[in-house]
Amino acid sequence: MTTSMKVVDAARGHLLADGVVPDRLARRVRGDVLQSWKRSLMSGAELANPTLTFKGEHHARAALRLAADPVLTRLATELSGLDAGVLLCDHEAVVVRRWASDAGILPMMDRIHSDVGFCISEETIGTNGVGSVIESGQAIQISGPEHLAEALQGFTCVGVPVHHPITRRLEGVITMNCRATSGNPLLTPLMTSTAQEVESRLLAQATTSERLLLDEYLVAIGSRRAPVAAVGQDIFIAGPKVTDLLEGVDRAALWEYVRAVAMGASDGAAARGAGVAVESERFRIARCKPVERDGRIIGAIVELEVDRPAPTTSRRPAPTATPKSTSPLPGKSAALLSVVSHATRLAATGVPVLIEGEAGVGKLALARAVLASTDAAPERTAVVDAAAGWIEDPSRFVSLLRRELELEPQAVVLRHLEALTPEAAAATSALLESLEERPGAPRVVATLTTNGVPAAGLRRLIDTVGVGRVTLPPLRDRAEDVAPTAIALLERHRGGRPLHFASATLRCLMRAPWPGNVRQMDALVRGLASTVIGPVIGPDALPLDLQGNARKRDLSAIEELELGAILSALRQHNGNKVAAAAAIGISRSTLYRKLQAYRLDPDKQYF
Ligand SMILES: Nc1ncnc2c1ncn2[C@@H]1O[C@H](COP(=O)(O)OP(=O)(O)OP(=O)(O)O)[C@@H](O)[C@H]1O
Repeated sequence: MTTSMKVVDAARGHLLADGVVPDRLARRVRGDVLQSWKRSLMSGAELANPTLTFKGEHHARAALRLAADPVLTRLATELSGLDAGVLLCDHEAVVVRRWASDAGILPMMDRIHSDVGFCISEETIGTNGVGSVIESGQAIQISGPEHLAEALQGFTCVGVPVHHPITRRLEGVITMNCRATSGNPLLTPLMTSTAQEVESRLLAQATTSERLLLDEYLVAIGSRRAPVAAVGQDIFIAGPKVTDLLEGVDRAALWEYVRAVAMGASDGAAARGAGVAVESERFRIARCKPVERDGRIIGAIVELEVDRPAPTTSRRPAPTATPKSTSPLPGKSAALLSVVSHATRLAATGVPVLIEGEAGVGKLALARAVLASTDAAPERTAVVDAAAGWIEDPSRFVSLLRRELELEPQAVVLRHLEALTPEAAAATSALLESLEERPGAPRVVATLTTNGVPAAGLRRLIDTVGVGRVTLPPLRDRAEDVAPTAIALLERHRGGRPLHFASATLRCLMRAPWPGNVRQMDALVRGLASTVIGPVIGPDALPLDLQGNARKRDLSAIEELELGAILSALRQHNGNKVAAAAAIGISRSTLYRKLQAYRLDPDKQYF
């Protein structure tokens, strides 16, 4: 590491440990990096154990892909052999396409899930060559310890923004990733000219209407002193101040308004009469000059009258120190965060809480997390399970519960209410109701598995324990939570050895339906942790039904069985093909032939 990078590393260490960088060090860290560090910490980026969030695979505007693909394919070819990868990301930091084939860089990028569909925002993983470009609006080169997250230290990332040449809207970010030691100031101009080439292609792709509107806009800003914008059906052209002024105004509503005025409603009041209102106390639309093509209105030049000075702040609101909402369970989907916060709020009020959901979805895990947010100590929390195999007589559940209550727990979790008979449910309900009068009564959280229809006899009990009710949605409805949950489970089962999922594996997991929810995933991950040799779990290690697109053709039921047997024998014999073939009674050459017939590479590990 060079001396200057050692200084940056020391500054980073101070920041992470004490929250501040001493002046003597701060002076030697680039201003854009320091600002990004500050933003990252304020946004609550996960730096210790960051996980990129999978957002899906089709995020970029088609025009950007069309313009960028040939340029970046050529760049990637030119970089081939230099251990560098190129990413095209959309305006929200989601990777749209990746060009990385060199054996040196590819596993490094896979390791941090720098791959298609993953979001590399500053908020997720701190200072980096994608998110920091979006936040600052400028090209940036981040090298080694300038990244806050440990996981990114091995990289130099050079990111440049791509703006639409007509609207000046941020279309996306192009980033080159290489080894930290390969950083070089000359890379930034190289990437800037790459972005310019993409922007030129975007301009060439622009429609005649867009160009016409741009021409009118350029004339308007040259001849008028008032703030102006060009507004069309799918296009909005304005400078940064006007863009700030109109922030929050729905663009579709603005177009409707402009169209109503341009088509004859003589002023804003008439347009409002037509049911469209976009003006605010900050501005009103003073003039609206239609722009026509072949007799058809394609847009308008809008002149604004500003009542109050437009804010002079930067494009984005200043970050606040408010921590983002987090969940004690892995995952950040809106559905999960909302259930967790609702259940936590209910528990804080002291009312009994009923958690419903499919089998294995994590109701008990949520119950424990919710209780952990109260003053109930885990060692003074009783869990009584109506479906426990040893409670052969459901009425025994009530006596067990009574016995637990005599020990004066701080909280009690009643699991699997659906397993109670109507009699046992009625007795449980009476017991819980008698508690309500008692001072120091324990908090009550219950779980109800809703795969089947609950017995009618449960109604009263559900009303008793369900003063507060939440439903934990199945994993298939929370695709965003799949990767974080799988990673958390792997952390639990990997027994301290280095082991992680390849991005392609996480994508397969995301596509799976998970009928058995987290429990099914838990069993799968435990199995993978004990069978996969080497540090990476590739998609081929997954059961066939989860491999998704990794397998090229659909197999018949018999083929599925046969291939399943071969893979399981390979797993049992640590990949030894002779032993695996012997175990299933075929020759080694037959095993090779069969693997090839299933389009699997016999020389790769499939276990
Ligand atoms: N958020 C989570 N993180 C890690 N593991 C989890 C999580 N949620 C559930 N699990 C694991 O998944 C399995 C099922 O979880 P849990 O028992 O909480 O589900 P449940 O909804 O109560 O299931 P059921 O209704 O079938 O009893 C357990 O092995 C648990 O350890």
